[in-house]
Amino acid sequence: MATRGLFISFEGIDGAGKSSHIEPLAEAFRDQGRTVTRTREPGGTPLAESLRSLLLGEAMDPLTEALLAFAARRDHICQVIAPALARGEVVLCDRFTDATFAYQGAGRGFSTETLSILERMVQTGIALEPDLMLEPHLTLWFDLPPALAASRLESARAPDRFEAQDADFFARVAQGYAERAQSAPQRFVRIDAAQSRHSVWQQITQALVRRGWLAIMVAAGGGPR
Ligand SMILES: Nc1ncnc2c1ncn2[C@@H]1O[C@H](COP(=O)(O)OP(=O)(O)OP(=O)(O)O)[C@@H](O)[C@H]1O
Ligand SMILES: Cc1cn([C@H]2C[C@H](O)[C@@H](COP(=O)(O)O)O2)c(=O)[nH]c1=O
Repeated sequence: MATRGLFISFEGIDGAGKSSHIEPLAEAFRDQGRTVTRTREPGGTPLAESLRSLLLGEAMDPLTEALLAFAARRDHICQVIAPALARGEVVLCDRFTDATFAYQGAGRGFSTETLSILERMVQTGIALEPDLMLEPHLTLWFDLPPALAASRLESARAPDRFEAQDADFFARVAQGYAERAQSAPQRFVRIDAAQSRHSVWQQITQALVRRGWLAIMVAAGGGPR
């Protein structure tokens, strides 16, 4: 089994089931002797967590949203993600740049050309390969109809500024994810998140087993309880 750093992001609309599967996957990697850094965006460092509070709590225009998301990401990459990958760890990240394209791009209607420029600026010039743009090796895209995601979230918690958006917003965000997945089919794996927790877990572990990143026995057991 490979021991190089492995960067896996979890993406999808709010309520798609990402967070429920990150710790079980972290456990599966730990069971195989890997060190795991579990983190999230926006967030993952003290500075980026402060920016998260602003993003999720304060009204602002789409350019400000995009700049704050990328500023938080730069700090997160420099302080947490790149060092962990350089140490050979597995980094499991709840959202990354695809979320900016889906929420600020497709959801808010902000220019994807500008987002692409920011993406390149923020994700290059760091760590082991400074000329290359840092990207996840794999993105698990939890694809779920917005109405089902909303019904799952209804009883879960009070909505933040994004979760409080209307159905049209989430339809655009979902479409944004679909387009992003289509543009990078080698990186994205679509998870049918409308299925049971057991089925979702099977889909995730099978994707990792196929790449040789998890042993087959892990796919048979475990998962969220
Ligand atoms: N496969 C599933 N079937 C039914 N309910 C699920 C499933 N997966 C997760 N849930 C439930 O749906 C709710 C949302 O799940 P979770 O918090 O994991 O989503 P999320 O994608 O991380 O959301 P957010 O992005 O808003 O943080 C939770 O109450 C969780 O228990
Ligand atoms: C990274 C990122 C996130 N968002 C939005 C998406 C979610 O609504 C929240 C994060 O909340 P979660 O419970 O941790 O999923 O932030 C965004 O709009 N742009 C981004 O780049």
